[in-house]
Amino acid sequence: MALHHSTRHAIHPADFKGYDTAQLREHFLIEDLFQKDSIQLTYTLFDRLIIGGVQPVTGPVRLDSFPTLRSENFLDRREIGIINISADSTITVDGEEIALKNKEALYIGKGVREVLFHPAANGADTRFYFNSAPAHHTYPTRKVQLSEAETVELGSLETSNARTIRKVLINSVVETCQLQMGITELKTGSVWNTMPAHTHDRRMEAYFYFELPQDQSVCHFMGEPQETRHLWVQNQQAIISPPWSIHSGAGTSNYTFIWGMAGENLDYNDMDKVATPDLK
Ligand SMILES: O=C[C@H](O)[C@@H](O)CC(=O)C(=O)O
Ligand SMILES: [Zn+2]
Repeated sequence: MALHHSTRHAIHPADFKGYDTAQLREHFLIEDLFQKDSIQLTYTLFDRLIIGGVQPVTGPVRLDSFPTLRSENFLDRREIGIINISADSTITVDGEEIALKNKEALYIGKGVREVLFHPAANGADTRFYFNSAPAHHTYPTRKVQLSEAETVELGSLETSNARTIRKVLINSVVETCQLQMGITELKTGSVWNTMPAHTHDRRMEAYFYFELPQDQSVCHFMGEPQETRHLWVQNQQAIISPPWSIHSGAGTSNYTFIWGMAGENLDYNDMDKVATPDLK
């Protein structure tokens, strides 16, 4: 079993201002989330969120602990939200097999000892994306289907931001300690996510871009609203967004992304919106 991990430190916005392209990418872009038969994860010091990808191919991949956690099992002091971004597959949680279709989510609470990710039965490409945050209470493990998500339609084709936001792991649907996760799908011809942009000083956020057609990219904007920078993001890459940063992107086509948050509250609507003409 292979688990590759790295740590990203929390960055002060005054430092961020001086970063060049390479530094921005080193600190905020996660390029390599999927490797055959392994877990690739990034431990960020922003709210200690773990951002990871799993690609089981020849057999099940186990969610093992790793030295940074200093815990026997990965979930001894954590909760995790997992979304299947590929073929229908299964995850075993302490011996119980749970089937997950494409875009279905699984919340697993603190204290579970063994999580196994299985390759799809028909040999199809299997990939899971996950976020994990520290937890101090055990909430039950629960699968959430897309139809159970709190769904809102936002934006319009005229402003190139017509999109469907599915709040999947949200406190009206499932109980969690810190985690919130959802899937936002851009309509054909729409390219802007999260515009008007916002910050939420009480929570950090991670964006994972996928379903981006070949040869297309997303230009992701981050930074304090009056001091923004951009990063070019490719399919199946993620961005770490500090609490002080906007997080908004424009694609060269439409695409889908998974957002995940951890921090001070579970109030999705706790956002400080920035009027678009005020961005700099
Ligand atoms: O804090 C919430 C997150 O940034 C996302 O839910 C926003 C989003 O999906 C969108 O507007 O496209
Ligand atoms: Zn946000």
